[in-house]
Amino acid sequence: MPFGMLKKRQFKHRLVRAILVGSLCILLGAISTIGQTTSNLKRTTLMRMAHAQRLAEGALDSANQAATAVIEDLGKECLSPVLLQLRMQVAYFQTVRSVNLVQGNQIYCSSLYGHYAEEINFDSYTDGTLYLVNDNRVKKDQKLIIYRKVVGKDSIVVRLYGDHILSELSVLSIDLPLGLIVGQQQWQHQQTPSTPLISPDMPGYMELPSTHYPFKIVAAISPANYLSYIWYFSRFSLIAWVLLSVIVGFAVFRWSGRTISPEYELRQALENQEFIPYIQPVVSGHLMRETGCEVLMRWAHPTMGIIPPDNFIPMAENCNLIIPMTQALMTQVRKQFAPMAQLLPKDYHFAFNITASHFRDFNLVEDCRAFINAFGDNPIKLVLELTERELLVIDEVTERLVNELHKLGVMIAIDDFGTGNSSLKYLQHIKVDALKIDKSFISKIGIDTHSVHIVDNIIDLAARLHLQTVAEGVENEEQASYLKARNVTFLQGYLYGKPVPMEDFALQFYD
Ligand SMILES: Nc1nc2c(ncn2[C@@H]2O[C@@H]3COP(=O)(O)O[C@H]4[C@@H](O)[C@H](n5cnc6c(=O)[nH]c(N)nc65)O[C@@H]4COP(=O)(O)O[C@H]3[C@H]2O)c(=O)[nH]1
Repeated sequence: MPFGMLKKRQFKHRLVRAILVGSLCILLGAISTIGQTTSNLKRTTLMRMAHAQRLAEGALDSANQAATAVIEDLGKECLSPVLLQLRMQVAYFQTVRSVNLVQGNQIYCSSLYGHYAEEINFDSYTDGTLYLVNDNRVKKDQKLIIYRKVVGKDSIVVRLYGDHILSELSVLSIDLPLGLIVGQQQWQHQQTPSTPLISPDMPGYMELPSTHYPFKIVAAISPANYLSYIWYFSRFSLIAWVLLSVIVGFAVFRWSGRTISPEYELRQALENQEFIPYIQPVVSGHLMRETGCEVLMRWAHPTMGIIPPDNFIPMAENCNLIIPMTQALMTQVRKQFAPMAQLLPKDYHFAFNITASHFRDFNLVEDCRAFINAFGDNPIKLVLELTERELLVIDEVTERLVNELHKLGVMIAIDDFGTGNSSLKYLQHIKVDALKIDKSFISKIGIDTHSVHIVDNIIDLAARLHLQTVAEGVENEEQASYLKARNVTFLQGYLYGKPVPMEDFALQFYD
């Protein structure tokens, strides 16, 4: 069934659409969650760096205060009052390990050793004021930050406990290591020789230089840091997005099922003019030549090819599209044949299938008028075949419409006579011009006497009511002779020609 195939195709489309929308939803969710989380990580890292910077500056401020407090003693002899001053600073500032007075490059007085001489190379000090020491003579592995306050040619050197700053750094380096850089030197918490130094060529490198001292705090957020941060903080919202996407995808699937219903397909097809006429010749039983034709609708589907009417007409009737579809068909036939009216045999007839509901629509009269008028000088006959799929409501409206049609000269035939329940009722109530004997009876001529009796009876009934007869489905000479012998008015069937596309059918009149 084509509608079955259509459904399959639609199912595929719906599935693809739902997957696309669902994926888009996941993508948007992932982008927004990941974007937010990564900017959070950057912001948090910057905040930690700023905190680390304040801590380091705080320690150096202490060193500066200690140095300032002993500035008066610089140049004085390293005796008890001076030493007392130096040692008071060490006692006062928790992070200060020693305070030393320096003349030129020489320490001459130290809070640690008293009067004492040590040469210092200040060239390795960053900006001449700051230096990091990893090992010192007094205690191995003890890290020191050395701060130098320059006073003319002399200076005060304050040594600070580096471990204090490093342990503060460790708290701030929980997920992401921070580094303290002074010149070329770098400290990180729990640094080993194999610990990679944080450098500007690392992905996600960030630095925060101090505005007061020559050091900076650095960090590098690697993709792995981002991933673990996202997993830690945003996994639930990512899962929520996935669930939401599934729901949205499902909703799209359901929704598009409604949009691409068979009715929607038919409407689209009508808009795209996919319903086209096929035409089958009808011959006169008396003259044995073509005196008319029946127009039969086909759906020229863009992917499935030509679809026969039984597969879509019932659906078209159910969703009230059959009327515009029939109008479109009549227009196409009119446009094809009216310009070549002179080529048509005299009194040539065109038969269209009309459903019961169409017999209540007065536009049908106008469509018929337009059709007949279009042929001008060589008038044709228009036959409307009342199909029996829908039940015709016989009331004042139908009767009036049928009268109007008759006034125009339109002939009315009952299609597939004898197969429906109401054929006889129609005969009783509306003025009918012809009966079409269904092919299911014709095919049994010479085979089944019961069916042949029915054929005889229909012919007899038509004769009594002065109605014309059309035998459809005539496939062989035996059937044709039988019908001709009983004066059936018209014969139609594969014996005389199959339905063919309208343009092909029209070609015969140019011969
Ligand atoms: N086996 C056999 N079949 C023959 C022979 N000669 C003609 N036929 C077929 O018999 C059907 C005759 O049309 P129908 O009884 O009006 O029956 C039509 C008609 O009820 C409906 N239909 C077709 N076009 C239209 C239309 O434009 N509007 C409406 N409402 N119904 C239509 O669809 C039905 C089927 O149409 P088709 O498939 O075109 O089938 C056509 C035709 O192709 C033959 O010798 N042997």
